[in-house]
Amino acid sequence: MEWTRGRILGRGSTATVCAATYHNSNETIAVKSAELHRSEFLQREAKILSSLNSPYVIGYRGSETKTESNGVVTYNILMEYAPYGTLTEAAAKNGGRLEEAQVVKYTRQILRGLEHVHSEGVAHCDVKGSNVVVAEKGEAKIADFGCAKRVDTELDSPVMGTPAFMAPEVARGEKQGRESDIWAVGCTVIEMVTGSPPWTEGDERDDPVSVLYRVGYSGETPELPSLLTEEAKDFLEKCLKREAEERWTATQLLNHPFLLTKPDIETVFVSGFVSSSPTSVTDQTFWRSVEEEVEQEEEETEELQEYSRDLDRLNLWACHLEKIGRLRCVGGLDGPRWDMEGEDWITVRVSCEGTMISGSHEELIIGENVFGGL
Ligand SMILES: Nc1ncnc2c1ncn2[C@@H]1O[C@H](COP(=O)(O)OP(=O)(O)OP(=O)(O)O)[C@@H](O)[C@H]1O
Repeated sequence: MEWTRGRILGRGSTATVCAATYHNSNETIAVKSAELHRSEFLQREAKILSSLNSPYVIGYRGSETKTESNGVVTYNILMEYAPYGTLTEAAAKNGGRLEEAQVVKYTRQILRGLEHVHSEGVAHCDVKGSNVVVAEKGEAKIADFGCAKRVDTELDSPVMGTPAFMAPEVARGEKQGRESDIWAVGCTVIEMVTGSPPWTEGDERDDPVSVLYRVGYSGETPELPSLLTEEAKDFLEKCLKREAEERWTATQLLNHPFLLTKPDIETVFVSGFVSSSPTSVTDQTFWRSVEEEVEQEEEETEELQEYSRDLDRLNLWACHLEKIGRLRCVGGLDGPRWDMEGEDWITVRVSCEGTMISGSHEELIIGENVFGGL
């Protein structure tokens, strides 16, 4: 079906997500795009997303390649449009954290989504507030299956995800499966309740390697927010067991008193949080074209590469790389690229003696036994 691309909704390490409009129906959809030659992960994501069907997983509408007006060939995943942003944004707009009733409702919906994903033999591998979007009726839907894997056939593939949400076995580069998603649900609840993921207080906020080391080897579990009820704390303890096998499943957690005893609330959207759902995305006053975006990206990349030469941070990161061991690459950029967009850790893709790291401060792909040399 013909569609026209509209404004950018979000930009991640591997792709850009735009709103778009179907010509025939005028329906708004979301389109996740990457240049075709860099779309390996997006194509994997399309394959996995197309096999899922749950009210709590973002809806798949197809995928296709397209030649843009500037001649660039893109690979695109067409998805259901979620007009109310991510849970991380929802917390930020609500003064940094969500009310307990909202946390309960969203947690229930995330777990229903995961129950389905897990029953299909898939692990999401990057559950966090910024990968859960709020859809038309205010319901939470799991999105961004860019790190997802089939647990039966891909158990030994490199671990991926976001350090602050990684389970101990993932941080150690050992394995990543359904149980690791459950740990990440616990971290996401902490994020919704406090406004920040665990392990990100103090200096560690800027140091994903320290976070990985602490998660993987310290024997600690994340600090539970003191304001939580005993029921909520007990729920988190069931998610945050250091031994993967001891963690509860999504189905068991859905029957935990923390979620069972409270009715679903109507979503109350905080003023300014509800972005109006556009009827047409072709209003160019608000919607920037892809060409403009690509140009801007190229400019930013050049500027940032220039800037990075002046920074000693590359050396610092190289030290971390030595510490952390072998890190794998996706994306294949030719040199270092610093992305200063995020407010927290720095996105880095850097070549280091034949091994590369990609993704971001937030998202890493890690080879086996990352701390093996320590
Ligand atoms: N279906 C959707 N409807 C509305 N907005 C969306 C949708 N999917 C994604 N987004 C927005 O786009 C952002 C980036 O999407 P996504 O996380 O899938 O991309 P990514 O490249 O994998 O990002 P990252 O590297 O951060 O994981 C999201 O954080 C969200 O703000």
